[in-house]
Amino acid sequence: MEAHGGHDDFGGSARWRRMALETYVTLPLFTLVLLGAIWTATLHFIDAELDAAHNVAGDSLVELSDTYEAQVVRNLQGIDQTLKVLKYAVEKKGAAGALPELQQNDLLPPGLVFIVSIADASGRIVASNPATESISVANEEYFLYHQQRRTSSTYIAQAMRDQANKDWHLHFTRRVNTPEGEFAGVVVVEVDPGYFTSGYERARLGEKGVLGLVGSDGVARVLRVGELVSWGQKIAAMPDKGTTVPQALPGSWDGVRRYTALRPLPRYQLSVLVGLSEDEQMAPAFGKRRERLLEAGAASVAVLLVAALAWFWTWQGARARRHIRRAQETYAAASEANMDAFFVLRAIRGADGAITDFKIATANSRAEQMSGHSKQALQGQSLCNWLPQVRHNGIFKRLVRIATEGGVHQEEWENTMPQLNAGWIHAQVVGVEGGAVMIVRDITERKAAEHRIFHMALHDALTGLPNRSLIGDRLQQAIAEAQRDHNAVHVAFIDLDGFKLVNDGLGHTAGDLLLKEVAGRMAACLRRHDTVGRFGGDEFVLVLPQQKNDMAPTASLLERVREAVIGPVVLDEQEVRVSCSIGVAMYPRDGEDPDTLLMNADAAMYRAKETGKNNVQFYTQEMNSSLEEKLALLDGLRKALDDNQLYVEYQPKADLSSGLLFGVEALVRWRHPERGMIRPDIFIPLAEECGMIGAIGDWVLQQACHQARAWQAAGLPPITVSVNVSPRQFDDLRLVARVVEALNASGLAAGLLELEVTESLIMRDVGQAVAKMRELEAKGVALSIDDFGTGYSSLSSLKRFPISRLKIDKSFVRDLDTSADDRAIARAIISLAHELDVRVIAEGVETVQQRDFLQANGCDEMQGYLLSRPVAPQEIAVLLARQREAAERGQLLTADTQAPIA
Ligand SMILES: Nc1nc2c(ncn2[C@@H]2O[C@@H]3COP(=O)(O)O[C@H]4[C@@H](O)[C@H](n5cnc6c(=O)[nH]c(N)nc65)O[C@@H]4COP(=O)(O)O[C@H]3[C@H]2O)c(=O)[nH]1
Repeated sequence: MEAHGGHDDFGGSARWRRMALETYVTLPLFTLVLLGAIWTATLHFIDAELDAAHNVAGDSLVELSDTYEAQVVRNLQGIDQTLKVLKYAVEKKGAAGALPELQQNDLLPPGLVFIVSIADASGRIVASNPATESISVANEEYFLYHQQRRTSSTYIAQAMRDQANKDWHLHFTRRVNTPEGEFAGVVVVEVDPGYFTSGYERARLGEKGVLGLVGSDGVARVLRVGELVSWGQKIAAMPDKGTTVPQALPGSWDGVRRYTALRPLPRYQLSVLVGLSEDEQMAPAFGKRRERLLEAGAASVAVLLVAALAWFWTWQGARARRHIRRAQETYAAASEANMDAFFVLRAIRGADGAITDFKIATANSRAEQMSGHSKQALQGQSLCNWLPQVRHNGIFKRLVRIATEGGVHQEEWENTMPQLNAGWIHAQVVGVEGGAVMIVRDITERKAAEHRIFHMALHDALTGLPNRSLIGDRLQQAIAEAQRDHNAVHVAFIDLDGFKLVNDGLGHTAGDLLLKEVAGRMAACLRRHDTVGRFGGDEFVLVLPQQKNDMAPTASLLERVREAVIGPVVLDEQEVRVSCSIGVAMYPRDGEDPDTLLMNADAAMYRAKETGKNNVQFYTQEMNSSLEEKLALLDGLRKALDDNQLYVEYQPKADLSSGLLFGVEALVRWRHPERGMIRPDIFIPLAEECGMIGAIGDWVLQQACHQARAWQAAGLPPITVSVNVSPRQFDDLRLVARVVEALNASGLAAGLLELEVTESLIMRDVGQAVAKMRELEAKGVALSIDDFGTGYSSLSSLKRFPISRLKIDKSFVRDLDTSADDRAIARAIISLAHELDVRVIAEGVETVQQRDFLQANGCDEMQGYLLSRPVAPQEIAVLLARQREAAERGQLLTADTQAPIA
């Protein structure tokens, strides 16, 4: 178990390892790593490029700031210089003389750009260049600044305009003092704010770059963005004044993010502002970044696509491999558990590529059992070394063909290779790459079962002899051979005589034993090429192929058969004898096909029966005509009742001790309009066969009852009348009712009616027979057993029958004079009857000797030609009348004296 568990763990980890190695698992991981690398590199490059762009922007900013600062400082210095000169001149020459003096000395800046003006202490502009309207600037911010402060520095006011100059200007002002140092006014240089941004280089600053001056109060003195020059804005978030490190200003006045440098110019309370739009500066970098992102994106998509395709492909492959592996595992497990032996064979090829042998690659447990070798021993084993027979019995050839051409081949064979432990083998060979798989099943049991079933289908279960179907085949075969070789086939149809008596009397088990014994005896008489089969019931058929159509050998063979059958058989400690009636038909004389031959042999057998049984008859055409005759008789019998062709004769029965007639037996007669008299033992079995016996029997019963009553009515002494009851009549459920009806209809006393049933009839089913007989007994009707001694009644069953009489069969009476056996039987029956306390009557008594013997041995009654043949009722009346008269005379009319009447 542990080893098993360990194997499982091993199997589990191996599975995981295998999983990990599967491309469809590693491929996504690899793809992720690749994507990570692509994006890390891309972002890194973007970062570096953005950094570089930042730096370039920073450098540009510094450079621009430097340039602009120098330019502004230069401009401011110029303006400051002008202010200083102006201030000096005003303080020296006074406000009115200063400008002309300076103009004269060309010390004034160009009037197109700069407006120079001088305000006196009251704030009135007293001189200006170019000359302007004299206005008061007393309330202007710069004027108030200088008026209130004794500073000599230059003040730069915010951009403004006044009445004199309608355009916006930046005002640069200085205080003018009196010689005593009191406030004497202000000198002003006005300049267009745009003057300070004229150095705006579009190429370097772009459309959104900014250049400007910002006062220490945070208010822009001038700003230029592209073409737009403006001023007065409050710069919300001032950058760190001490640094020129470029940074994008968040939320500058116009919302544009810029790298901004603010350089303070302490002397002028101004800062130089230079700004580079982040968008513009970074545009190439951003563009590059977009490009790089697009490239990385495209590369990622490409990688993903390729990876997805590759993954799908490998996944499909893995799935297929997994399926194959599972199938292999399942196959291995199934083959292991299978009842079939598996051999996976790898082809071994010679130099020319032809298969020279097979090597066993795998085998399962069943293969171990079947071969007696372990799997390890089998594996690697050469097939032809192990089973050299395969080279000669065709198996190797077939294996090579299947291994080469593929496909599946199945076959079954009776195994002759001792290396394989199986009687019969079913092999399925499947061609596979590089060899073949051989699945071997031991079908010995199935074959045996098939054989049994096959045998059962064609043989009789009881005797083991061929059955009807196989007899037909054998006969057909024999006919075909005889036809080919111009030979003959004789078919003998055998029916046992008296078998029914044994079967009915001693029971079916005894009957079966008898059949087996007889079958064995018949078979023992036959030659090797003859066939004996059981045709059904007690019928057997012999198929006897003959060299020529000579009856003699067949006749002597059948004679041996007849004699073998007739030998005594001991059943249930009782010795019984049966004979057989044999009919023979010959091919080609009597028929050319099995059916005709069998039918004709059957007809011949019937003839054997008719001619006293226990003999052999060869078929003649006349036999079939008797069959036709039988059919014609049957037809006539149907009309016989209606056309009054039937009548009843009565045979007297006499008491042996008194010689007095005490009863009669009613015997039916048929006078056929064309054929004349027909014997009852011919037409009664026919009536039995076709079911007419019911109507005929009923009619006889009614006739007999009426007749008996008629004799009585005629004043004759009452006698019993006995009526024969055949098996079919006895089985009729309404038998008792019919008897009662007949009695009632005739008015005959039940005690005067006797029914004769045969021994074999009541022995068929003793229980049922006893019940029926008791019913009849209850109605007062007497019963006697007819033909006693021909059956095999046991004493115990006889005791149960409510009978009043046993009738010794005439076959025992006939030979009483000559046969000691029959005498012994007659004696035995008489003593048996007396033991049972019933009367015994002998029938068929024809001679005085017979009568004397019977009388001497205690037989009670007799019937037979010695007394009288069956006669018309009138003759019985005469007899009875005679007997009555004799009695009246005090004489005894004995059997001797009254016979022969008929
Ligand atoms: N050799 C010889 N024969 C003698 C002598 N005495 C009488 N017989 C014959 O023996 C037969 C006795 O009748 P069974 O054994 O019942 O045998 C009867 C009986 O089995 C049957 N049978 C006749 N009539 C009827 C009937 O009405 N109903 C039924 N079910 N069967 C009947 O037909 C059988 C033959 O009847 P039968 O030909 O009338 O033949 C009668 C009778 O004529 C004799 O001394 N010597």
